[in-house]
Amino acid sequence: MTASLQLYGVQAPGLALSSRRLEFGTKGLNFSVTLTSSSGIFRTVEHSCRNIALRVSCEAARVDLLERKETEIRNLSGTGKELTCVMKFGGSSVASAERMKEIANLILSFPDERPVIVLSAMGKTTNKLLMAGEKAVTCGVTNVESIEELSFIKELHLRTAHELGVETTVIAKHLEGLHQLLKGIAMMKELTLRTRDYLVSFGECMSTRLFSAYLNKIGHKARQYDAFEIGFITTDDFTNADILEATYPAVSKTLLGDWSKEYAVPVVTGFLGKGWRSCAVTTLGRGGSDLTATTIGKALGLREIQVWKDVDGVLTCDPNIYSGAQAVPYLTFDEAAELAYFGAQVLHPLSMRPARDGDIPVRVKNSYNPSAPGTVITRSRDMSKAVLTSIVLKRNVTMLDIASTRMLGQYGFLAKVFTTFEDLGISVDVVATSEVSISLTLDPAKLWGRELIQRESELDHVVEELEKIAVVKLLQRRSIISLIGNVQKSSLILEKVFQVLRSNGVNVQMISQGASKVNISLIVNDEEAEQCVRALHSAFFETSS
Ligand SMILES: Nc1ncnc2c1ncn2[C@@H]1O[C@H](COP(=O)(O)OP(=O)(O)O)[C@@H](O)[C@H]1O
Ligand SMILES: N[C@@H](CC(=O)OP(=O)(O)O)C(=O)O
Repeated sequence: MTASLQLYGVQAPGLALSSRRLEFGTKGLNFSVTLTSSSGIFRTVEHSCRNIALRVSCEAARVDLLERKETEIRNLSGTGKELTCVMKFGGSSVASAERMKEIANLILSFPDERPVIVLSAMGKTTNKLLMAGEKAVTCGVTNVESIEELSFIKELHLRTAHELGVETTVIAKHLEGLHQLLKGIAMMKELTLRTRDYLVSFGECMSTRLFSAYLNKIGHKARQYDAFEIGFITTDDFTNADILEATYPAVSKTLLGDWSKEYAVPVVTGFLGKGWRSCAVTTLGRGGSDLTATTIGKALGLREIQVWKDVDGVLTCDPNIYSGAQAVPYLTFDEAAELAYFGAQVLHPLSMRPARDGDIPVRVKNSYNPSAPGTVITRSRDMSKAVLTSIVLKRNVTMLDIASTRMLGQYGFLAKVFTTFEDLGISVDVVATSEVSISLTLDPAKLWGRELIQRESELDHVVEELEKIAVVKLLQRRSIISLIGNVQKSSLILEKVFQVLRSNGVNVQMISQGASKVNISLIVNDEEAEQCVRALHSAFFETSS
């Protein structure tokens, strides 16, 4: 029997990987891999599993991280040609050829910047791809041609190529691949999460190819990268994967390595990664290109991360709820993270993590209005005058009231409640407790990721489990209103909040001030929530007192 061992190519400079022993045993493939550096054997990794490639690369990458900081970055700095920032453009910023041309001009209008460009899929392409996939499940192989969304995507990308004046060959293979994939889905009559991620990856793969080709056409040398080919290594949680540590050295090595050979603007697909076990394409959750951008910023130790949107920055509330929302000039990473986690669509919930770790400022700007100052997000800011910064709404939340059936003074109740959630893999958002009762909300993103039927039976199961130790009330269609601001001034904030809510006849069902010191959360009924946000906005941002 012959076996081959494929080692994933993100080894550290000066480190070599070699396979020592390779045999099939009762547990699968047994082998040992040795990492050697110029100073001798660094580590021997013994394994007995089916897919080791990425695990080994992680070991190597960790070493790489330490070495890279002193070597590669030092080699490039001082040349006056180092990459300076990340510029991420979302779907609305690259929705058409015209928009892409404007973005190219915008990039060129910053001659002192040498950016890494991160792009999302054009316009609403991701949604259209998902819809096409859903239709393919039931339409039959012979009808795939007539899926409206497939025609739309083909037409949009071909027209964009024509209007940009670039060869359609840059996306022809992807359009054909997309067509074949939809036929495959139609044949199998199923769309797994893994296939869903592969399906949506066509959006970013095509937008970056078109844009990079256009930059080259206008004489600005660019090079396209698929994130899953340059070391964006993630968990295998399809549709909601998380970036693994090994990503940083791997991405840095590829991008800085190529840049040092040729100064071509890197144009990287946002949103995508590669599962460390499956080696399949993964996605980072909707809006995940923001996370791609901050990951690159940290990996390369860049000066600034810019995320270009279709609004003037992070606003005082969702402009779809209240059009009078204003741009917030400064935020801390903690405020921005809380705001994103509690539902402000403007930033991906996890995107602040790499920026905070690398202490790299994030600037949120409007690609439709580049002269607007935008929002600058940094580690700290002057909070002396800050009261409320932004109001965020998360709708359709499930709330549980759990009251212990035991007497006061019983210990271990809270532990039992949280063990139940841990066992069921459900994450909790907002919590308020007394000694014998607890109210909490469940993270809708985690539940929304699952099919409706699975979600409902999961909730039934949660209640069933908790009823073994408590009386449980399941309350649905609730909203979390998060008040992001200076919680040192919580009495002032709450005084005003309750005045406003009382005069609007709204009863708050739960309140929580987390340890983060930047967020107070209120739970109200879904149908009252938008009215509350508008009234609070008016009280905090539109009156002088
Ligand atoms: N607090 C907020 N500040 C700014 N935008 C918000 C806020 N809450 C919701 N949004 C919405 O987020 C949108 C921008 O996010 P998104 O569509 O993901 O941008 P992009 O696709 O450009 O990355 C805005 O158009 C706005 O409608
Ligand atoms: N295209 C993906 C990823 C993304 O980040 O998009 P946007 O930057 O347009 O939010 C999505 O729609 O989720």
